[in-house]
Amino acid sequence: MKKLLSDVISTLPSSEYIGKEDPEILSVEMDNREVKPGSLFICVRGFTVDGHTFAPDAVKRGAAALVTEERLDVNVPQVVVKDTRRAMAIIASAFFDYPTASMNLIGITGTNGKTTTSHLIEKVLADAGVNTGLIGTMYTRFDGRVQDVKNTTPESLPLQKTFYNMKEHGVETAVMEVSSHALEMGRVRGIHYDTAVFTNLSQDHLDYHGTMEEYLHAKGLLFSQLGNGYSADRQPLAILNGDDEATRKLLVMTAAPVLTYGIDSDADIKAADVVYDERGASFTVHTPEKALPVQLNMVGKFSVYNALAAIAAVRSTGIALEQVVKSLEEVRGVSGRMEKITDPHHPFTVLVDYAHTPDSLENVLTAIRGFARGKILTVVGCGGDRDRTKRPKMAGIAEKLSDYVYLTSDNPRSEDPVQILSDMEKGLKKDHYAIISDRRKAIEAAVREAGDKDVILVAGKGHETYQIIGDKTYDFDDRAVAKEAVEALMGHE
Ligand SMILES: CC(=O)N[C@H]1[C@@H](OP(=O)(O)OP(=O)(O)OC[C@H]2O[C@@H](n3ccc(=O)[nH]c3=O)[C@H](O)[C@@H]2O)O[C@H](CO)[C@@H](O)[C@@H]1O[C@H](C)C(=O)N[C@@H](C)C(=O)N[C@H](CCC(=O)O)C(=O)O
Ligand SMILES: Nc1ncnc2c1ncn2[C@@H]1O[C@H](COP(=O)(O)OP(=O)(O)OP(=O)(O)O)[C@@H](O)[C@H]1O
Ligand SMILES: N[C@H](CCC[C@H](N)C(=O)O)C(=O)O
Ligand SMILES: [Mg+2]
Repeated sequence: MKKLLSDVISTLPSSEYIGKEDPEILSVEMDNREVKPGSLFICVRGFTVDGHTFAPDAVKRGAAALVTEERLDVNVPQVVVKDTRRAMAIIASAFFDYPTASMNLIGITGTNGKTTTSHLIEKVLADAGVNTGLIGTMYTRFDGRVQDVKNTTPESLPLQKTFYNMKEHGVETAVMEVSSHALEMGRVRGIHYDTAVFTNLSQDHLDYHGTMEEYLHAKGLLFSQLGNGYSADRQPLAILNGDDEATRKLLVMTAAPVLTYGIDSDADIKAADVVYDERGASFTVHTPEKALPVQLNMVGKFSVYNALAAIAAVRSTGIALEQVVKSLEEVRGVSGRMEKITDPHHPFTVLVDYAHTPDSLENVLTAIRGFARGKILTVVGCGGDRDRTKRPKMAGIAEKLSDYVYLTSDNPRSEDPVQILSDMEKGLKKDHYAIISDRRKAIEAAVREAGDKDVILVAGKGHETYQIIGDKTYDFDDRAVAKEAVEALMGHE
């Protein structure tokens, strides 16, 4: 890839150019350690360090030019802008040839259900023969390639590079999770979404957004920006959850046509006669054209919402509803979401789930309550360096909907695990709980104490294969740990 600096920055709304030459740019980098001769190095003032301090090293490594927020004393051209992180989104899009301008793109936002819904959409599209790309919490996936990700919604630079690579591999439609952090920080600036999906809004990330209003505002950016810069032949579509209160506010934020889905409200795509059982949910899906029976193999009301959102999201592709329903019925679940660790021959059931918000915990436990024939034992913790106010709420919900609770550590990160557990404990009223900070020991205790027909829910870390304690990341997988605990117990009997 080779571009002139003037071309890469041509769409920046305002910038000051310091220098006389117009160097060739061979790569764009935000980390000095990645800089090679010919790189454009963007100095980002981060939450932990200031990228400007790495500018001299970047120049030493051969940077052809810098993007900065202040004039630096260096001997390469500088582009000075107000906000380098936001400028980076525009620069990255230009450097990678505006990949989303010619790609069908579905963005999903909301507190819970983004990963699940994006996987459902990916499955429906792939079954229909559409070359599909996926970007989200677990990985980036296209053309049989799976790449690790650092964020649910990557920073603009890696994100635009991924879109570029997707285009190179013939991806026609990409489906991606769009986090509130990404919307607020401008990671998705300059991206053309064709379809924007809203799952739901409940408490999370108040450490970052401050209030629920600000959190909703961040999510709303996906809808208020939807359709910006479109031509008449590319009609955007907003897909909103008719049962969620926040939808009323999103409706007035978007200029795009709206399609709603719901169970309780009078939505465009509606599930009626829903029956829940241990295996999943059956219902009739009503669309403006036809109605069809659905037998979903994922449990709980929340799974019906995710399926409806997926049905609505693929509607504009013209795939027949029968085919969409067939694909959805084949899905047995998404990794780390209500994943069953035990077999039918085990006396009790262990489920690993990614519920890490009050609402998701309430949803999964309500679903389990619906089919559990014995007691419910919940093992749960809360992440450090994240919204502290959700801690007592999650503990209270676990207590209300379980028979016994093991409060344990999630990813404590830089926080004291004991303090996190004490924050959680404040939400408990009864004494049906134990505090076992060591997550492995907590899972083992639950497995040891489970009786016949009981259900153990291990919540919060789902697909994660690590635990972050302090600044160290250790191998840890709830599913493997639970399996080992069950096998050890069964071996002793
Ligand atoms: C709070 C937050 O969002 N932080 C994000 C931010 O990191 P940061 O600003 O702290 O980065 P920094 O370490 O200060 O570095 C600043 C600059 O210096 C550069 N640098 C740094 C060190 C060095 O030696 N050389 C160097 O050049 C860095 O490359 C960077 O350009 O920018 C990074 C690069 O884009 C992100 O990866 C990082 O996400 C962190 C990992 C994170 O945990 N974010 C969470 C809160 C988040 O965004 N979550 C949402 C999902 C939430 C949900 O929906 O549940 C997500 O989309 O992932
Ligand atoms: N539609 C939904 N409504 C409420 N809870 C849900 C919904 N779908 C899934 N959940 C619950 O939330 C958890 C997380 O689901 P999922 O990973 O799909 O959400 P996400 O929005 O991608 O989360 P993250 O913000 O961490 O990426 C699941 O393990 C399940 O407990
Ligand atoms: N996307 C979420 C994931 C939380 C998962 C939980 N295990 C934790 O570490 O808090 C976040 O970054 O807040
Ligand atoms: Mg996700």
